[in-house]
Amino acid sequence: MYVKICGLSEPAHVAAAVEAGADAIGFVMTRSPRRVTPERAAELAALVPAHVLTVGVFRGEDPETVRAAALTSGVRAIQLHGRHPHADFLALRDLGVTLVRAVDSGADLRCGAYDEDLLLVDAPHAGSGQPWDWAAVRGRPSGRWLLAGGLSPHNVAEATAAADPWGVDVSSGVEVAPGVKDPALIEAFLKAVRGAR
Ligand SMILES: O=C(O)c1ccccc1NCC(=O)[C@H](O)[C@H](O)COP(=O)(O)O
Repeated sequence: MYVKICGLSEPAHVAAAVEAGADAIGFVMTRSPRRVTPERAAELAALVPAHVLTVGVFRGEDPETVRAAALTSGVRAIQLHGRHPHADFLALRDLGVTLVRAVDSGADLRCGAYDEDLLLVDAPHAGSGQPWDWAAVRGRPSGRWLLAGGLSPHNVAEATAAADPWGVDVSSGVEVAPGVKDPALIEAFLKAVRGAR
């Protein structure tokens, strides 16, 4: 099971996620309590070994703004929330990074439909920590897709059993306050996922 830990802003928390075995680490570069500047994301990304994917998270920005932030930060993946048009994904293709389309369950759930590499199926309000009806998407997404939205060390096994995703993504569920990660919760989340299958 592929695991992405999102919304990291401190070197110690990046180290904790890498140590715990995360496959991908997200830096939020849009309006959020977890927001980091592209320059800060570059500092954090420099701490991440090559086998862990660094992901820049955006919502609603135009492709040129996303491009500039991705180049400054050096992230190896771009995650677009907010029903970006297909053209936005095509406009970023030449960067050669992994493209992630983040949607709620009402969207087109075919991974690749917008020329993205990964699909992330999230709650209606990204980063809110609100659980939703994960079972409702079981069998609907195709291809490589991550389940997100209200996951935590306590419920991720239940969620993966319900939705049968290729991977999972968490932010609030490994925090002690909005934007403040807890290394022990990050470790507990990875343990809960790896033990879930
Ligand atoms: O995390 C945010 O604040 C955020 C803001 C705007 C767009 C996306 C955001 N997060 C994206 C993520 O990948 C989260 O990990 C995902 O939505 C799950 O969040 P949570 O329910 O808090 O685990």
